Amino acid sequence: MSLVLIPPEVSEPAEALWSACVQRLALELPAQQFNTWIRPLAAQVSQTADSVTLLLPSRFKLDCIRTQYAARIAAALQAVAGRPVALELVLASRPSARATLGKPAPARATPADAAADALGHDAEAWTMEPASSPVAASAATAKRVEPLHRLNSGLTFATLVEGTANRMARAAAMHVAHHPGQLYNPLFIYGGVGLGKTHLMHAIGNQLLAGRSAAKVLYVHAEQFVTDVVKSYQRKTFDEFKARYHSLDLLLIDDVQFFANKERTQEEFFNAFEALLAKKSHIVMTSDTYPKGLADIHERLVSRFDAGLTVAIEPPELEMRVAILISKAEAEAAALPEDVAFFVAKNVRSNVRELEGALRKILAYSRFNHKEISIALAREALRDLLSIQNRQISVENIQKTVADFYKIKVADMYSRKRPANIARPRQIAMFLAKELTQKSLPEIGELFGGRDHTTVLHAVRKIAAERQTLSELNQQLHVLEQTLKG
Ligand SMILES: Nc1ncnc2c1ncn2[C@@H]1O[C@H](COP(=O)(O)OP(=O)(O)OP(=O)(O)O)[C@@H](O)[C@H]1O
Repeated sequence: MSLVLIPPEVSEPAEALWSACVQRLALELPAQQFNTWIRPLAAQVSQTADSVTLLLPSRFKLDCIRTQYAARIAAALQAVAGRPVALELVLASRPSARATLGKPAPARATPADAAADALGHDAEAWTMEPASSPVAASAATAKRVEPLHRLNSGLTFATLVEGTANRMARAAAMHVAHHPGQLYNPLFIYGGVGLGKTHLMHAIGNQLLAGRSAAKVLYVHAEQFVTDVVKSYQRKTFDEFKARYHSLDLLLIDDVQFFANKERTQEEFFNAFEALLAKKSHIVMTSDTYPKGLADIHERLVSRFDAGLTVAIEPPELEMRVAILISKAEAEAAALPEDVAFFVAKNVRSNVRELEGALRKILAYSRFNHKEISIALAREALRDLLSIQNRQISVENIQKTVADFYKIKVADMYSRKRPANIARPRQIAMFLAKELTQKSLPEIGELFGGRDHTTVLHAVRKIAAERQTLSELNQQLHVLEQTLKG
């Protein structure tokens, strides 16, 4: 668990803010990245919970967090707080570093420092004011939130690139935005991390408001909904809660998988859901999985989630990734040659958020070096990222490592055999494939001899649960994870 330095007088919400942020990141990031970069972070949360300071032990770590994760952490903080939260990074070992903010920048020794200058930051202390920092520009502006409906006006259909991966979801979303309360109610959008689910939701809200400015629209992250339920419960203000949620014309609720195991929240959401549908208001939800794949959510809710239209957003295909890069570069008033866009798109395949990060690095690198953007420059700017990609763990590698460890044949990973000495290592390999790769459940099932995604889901849940209680299994998993991560 991360070290959270909370002064005694700091209020409970302040304390909860960072741990909720960490929990969110644990779900969003691959375990390897989370354990390496996020878990060890030491954070100080302001008393009013409107700013978070991360204390980094070295300049290297500060640079890495700033370039790779700061925008993401800021977004997670905002999502859990339901409002912008300032993020500051300081070198813990050099308390005076914070004082350098706002002063003339010292001479820079390394390209990282200079690139930091190009971005407008100090490498020793760095602040990301909510939606005001010039840094991580698209992430920061993308996260601006307006008070009532909490919509980000920058996330529209116009800024969402269309491709095969999101065509159906986009068409359904467009329909809802123009004819709310009619077809596809509720609209349930699911897909992996950073594929544009939140963007699409905001686009629906913005589009509806563009035509009907008086419409009551609310975008809310599921965790915020949970917080609202808890507050209403503590303060006995359920009437206010109901007045707020049940009167909406459009409720956009992000990441409903966070309702898992939260009984009271599920009950209140059920009530809100029924009330909104009864008055022909529209509900749009997102999740990391399709309704029946949701764990620990009541069947009566799951069946309602599935009662309108359920659409997936897939990872973007190559041409779509290229189009996204070019459109994001244009938004930054930068010209990205097509061959460079193809080079980046071929190498950054996981999700759009990572594509945005890669683009930001290239633009900063080009500005700092006063060089035209070329493939050579992109290769240089993305050196670290590309080497990580090359070391990425494959499902085949996992299957071989697990088979060797438990002394079974690799072919048994795909076979239909079911004796325990084979079935169990196979389940362990499925669990590791979900944990250590970006593959979806159906993709993993396919790689294990064409098994159904529910078989994979069952294995993942079973091994994750048993790991908590069986120390021998936990130890074996630990060894396997270390072997695979090299
Ligand atoms: N098709 C697209 N065109 C343009 N930008 C996109 C597209 N898809 C995603 N993005 C951008 O990628 C970033 C991540 O998208 P978003 O936050 O909507 O993902 P998400 O699916 O909600 O992820 P998470 O599950 O992590 O919340 C955002 O900045 C978004 O604007």
